[in-house]
Amino acid sequence: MNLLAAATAATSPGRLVPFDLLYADGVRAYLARDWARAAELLQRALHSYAGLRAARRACRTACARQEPFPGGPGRWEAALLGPVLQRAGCLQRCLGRRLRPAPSAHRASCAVRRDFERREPYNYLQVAFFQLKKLDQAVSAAHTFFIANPQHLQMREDIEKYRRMSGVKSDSFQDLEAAPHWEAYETGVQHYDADEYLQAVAWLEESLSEALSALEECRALCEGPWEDEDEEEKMQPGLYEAIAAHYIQVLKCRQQCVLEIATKPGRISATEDFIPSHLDLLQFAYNQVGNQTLAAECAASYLLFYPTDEAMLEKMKQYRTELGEDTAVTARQVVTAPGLSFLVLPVPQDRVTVRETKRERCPLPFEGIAVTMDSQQMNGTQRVVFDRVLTESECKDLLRLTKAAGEAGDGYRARRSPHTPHERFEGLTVLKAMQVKCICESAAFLIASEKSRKIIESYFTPGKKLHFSFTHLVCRRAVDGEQEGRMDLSHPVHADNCLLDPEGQECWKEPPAYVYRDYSGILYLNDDFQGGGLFFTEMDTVTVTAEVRPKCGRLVAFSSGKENPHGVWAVSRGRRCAIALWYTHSREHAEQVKGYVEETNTSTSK
Ligand SMILES: O=C(O)CCC(=O)C(=O)O
Ligand SMILES: [Fe+3]
Repeated sequence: MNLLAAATAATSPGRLVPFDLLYADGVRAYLARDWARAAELLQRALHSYAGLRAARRACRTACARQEPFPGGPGRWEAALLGPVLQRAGCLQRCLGRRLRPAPSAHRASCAVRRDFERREPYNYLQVAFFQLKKLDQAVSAAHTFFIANPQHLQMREDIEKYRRMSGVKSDSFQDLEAAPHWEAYETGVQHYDADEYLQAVAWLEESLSEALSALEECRALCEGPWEDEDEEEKMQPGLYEAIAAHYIQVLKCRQQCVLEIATKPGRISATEDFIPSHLDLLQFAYNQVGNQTLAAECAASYLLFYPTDEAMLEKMKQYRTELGEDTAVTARQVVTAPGLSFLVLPVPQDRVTVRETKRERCPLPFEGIAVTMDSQQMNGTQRVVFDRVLTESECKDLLRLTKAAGEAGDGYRARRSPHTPHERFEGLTVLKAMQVKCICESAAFLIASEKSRKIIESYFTPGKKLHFSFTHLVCRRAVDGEQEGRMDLSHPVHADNCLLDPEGQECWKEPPAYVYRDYSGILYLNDDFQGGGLFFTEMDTVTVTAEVRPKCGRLVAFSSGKENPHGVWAVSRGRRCAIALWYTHSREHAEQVKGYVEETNTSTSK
């Protein structure tokens, strides 16, 4: 068929031009730099894709109501196949009524479907809108694409560029495909973390109900049609094999839905226990706002998922005492509905023990930690030094990690320092650390950085979430025999989120500076080296205002802006290791690996 003709022909209401045809035309117009036409066709493609999904959802729901499958046994063929055929007929008729042209015209190739799942059309759209000078639409298309593709460097740059443009409204950074349950969930958790339980309850309830309906929709779409590339088998299976094979596919797909709704766009892994964690958070929040009845209901619902969870059983006991033993406490209907047991993902056997030990054995983040120097003692603003953040043995674990990573030889190579020829620089990111086989040492890295994050957040910005933006374990090693008469620094004076211009007494907040960094932290691991002190200066970069001598467990933290120019004295002997941590308030700039760790910890954070 002539694609162009197909795309342009049918514009009468009710007709849905197949999205793959519109998409092909849109991309063609894009390549021909016909921006107006590209923008129009791509938007129509997205619209058609959404319309098709909506029709399928509606038909599945309608047919499930009209043609319920019988529960009981009978003559099994008639009992099973009769209703199956009726359901199929119902779906066909329903979709036939809703879709023009016929449903079979709306089957796109696997590659196109994948593009839509990855929000690829928005990538083209943003360029087209940009060329058309429709900035706000370009920004929302860019943002929508970036949410699902956070690893896309070009788009990251484009978004930075948009942020700097004066004509762009900040509310244009909108996710046009946002899943309502994710938005509600994140807002809910934010309020929860800020101890605002009334708001937390409202948002988490909304998120739970949205998540359950998203799940239902996803499961409805599982019933077909079976769109698999290799469906053109050489040999047609027999009737029962075909039915069985398709049915297994449907079951797999439904199981997949649980993961799908629990996976944030752009993330690879699902948030563990997404649905049960709602109930856990809600139970805590309801209790905080004095509604023990609802708290107990949530606890009872949670126990349906994890009947032996001791902490929750304990809470349940407490609620029963508070409410009076004869008050009936029942789990929520929606969660007890038959067939919802699939909501629980397969979990490791020792789940309960893991949670319990985590709650009981791990010290509170602030226990034993001391503030050694504050801003005033450091002659500046937003600066602080904490001590005893790590124990000697934790420092040893982390130093061992640098060794193990060195031996693995991957991603952790000593190289010349980017700042001085007299030192070598060894760096290790979280991602690399997780690939090293020493699980305990890698865990120590994650635990140490999360602990620092909590300390810094609660010290500087209580109630306002700080996200990891970048985390790095860095060692600086003096090069033997090249230290005589050294005049340079290990790290020249700089600010962490802007470009210092000592002459103009200015600090330019623009790339290549990491402008979105809000707070910096450096957690030191050792002191058996010479030199290597951290120092702060005035904006002139030469007047030293404060100095910090590294040692195991010492954490220095400061705001990343022009108020905190800093540098590192030359390391003239030995090796100086530290975890450098940067944080941001901006969720878009949150580090992916850490984000995942943060999220999976949410349910155990209270
Ligand atoms: O290691 C230190 O003490 C400071 C490092 C630093 O300022 C940086 O990497 O931006
Ligand atoms: Fe720095």
